Amino acid sequence: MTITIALPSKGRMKDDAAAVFEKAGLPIVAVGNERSYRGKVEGRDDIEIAFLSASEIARELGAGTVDFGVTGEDLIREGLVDADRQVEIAARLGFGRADVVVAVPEIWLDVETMADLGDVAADFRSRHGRRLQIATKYWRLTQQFFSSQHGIQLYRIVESLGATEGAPAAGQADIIVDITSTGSTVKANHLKILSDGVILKSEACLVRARKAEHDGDPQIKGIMEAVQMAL
Ligand SMILES: Nc1ncnc2c1ncn2[C@@H]1O[C@H](COP(=O)(O)OP(=O)(O)OP(=O)(O)O)[C@@H](O)[C@H]1O
Ligand SMILES: O=P(O)(O)OC[C@H]1O[C@H](OP(=O)(O)OP(=O)(O)O)[C@H](O)[C@@H]1O
Repeated sequence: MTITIALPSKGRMKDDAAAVFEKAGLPIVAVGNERSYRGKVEGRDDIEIAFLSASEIARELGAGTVDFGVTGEDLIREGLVDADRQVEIAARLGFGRADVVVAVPEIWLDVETMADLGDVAADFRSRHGRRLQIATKYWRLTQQFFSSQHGIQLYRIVESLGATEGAPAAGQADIIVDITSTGSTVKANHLKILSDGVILKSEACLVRARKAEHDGDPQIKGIMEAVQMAL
């Protein structure tokens, strides 16, 4: 069986992902020139590398068109319905660390927790004539966290594909759900993270698509073990 592994073609995870495979004794080489989107593992004709963007990797794992992928857990959980049924997190790779968080304006002095935010959301319509607006690109994670985990139903998601932390100051939303690593963007935009507002602690993972043909396959097992041992 030919095994396809999807690796980031660009962005912040690209070099670290390649380094993990190198350390695992599976050195990646591009097929053709440097800009090529296909690669292989030196000395392993049974493995193909597909270079894709981090969010495409999550989607292809869900579709089962690749066997393994390296991408962020946030993109897996946001991109796939019932992610654990579709994929297995085979290894946490220790880079690309970032938290998906709920942040509100610093001047909301009496809002420190999700319970406080629930009170604000409940009163928002009578006070402001509209629902609380949340800017995010993480629709699924936001809905799960607000509605299922915290019982907050009165809000509206405003899609934001970039500069999300600027949305409250720009009047596009009241609060945000976004990724943070050093916290400096949240701070620079006069926002604060709620004390229980960490939705997910994400990092880059080796992820396996759950496929029946993987069961008992020594190549699949070998790749997972090689990466796990390299960490
Ligand atoms: N400071 C950060 N800001 C944004 N994402 C981060 C940060 N630190 C780590 N990540 C992680 O990096 C991943 C996204 O990587 P990157 O932004 O390089 O992708 P991308 O190439 O822009 O992909 P796509 O085009 O598919 O969005 C996510 O899993 C995210 O959690
Ligand atoms: O907590 P911090 O260290 O400040 O990092 C968080 C910020 O970094 C990312 O944006 P980036 O500028 O990297 O652009 P991107 O959204 O295109 O990835 C992310 O969307 C946040 O805005």
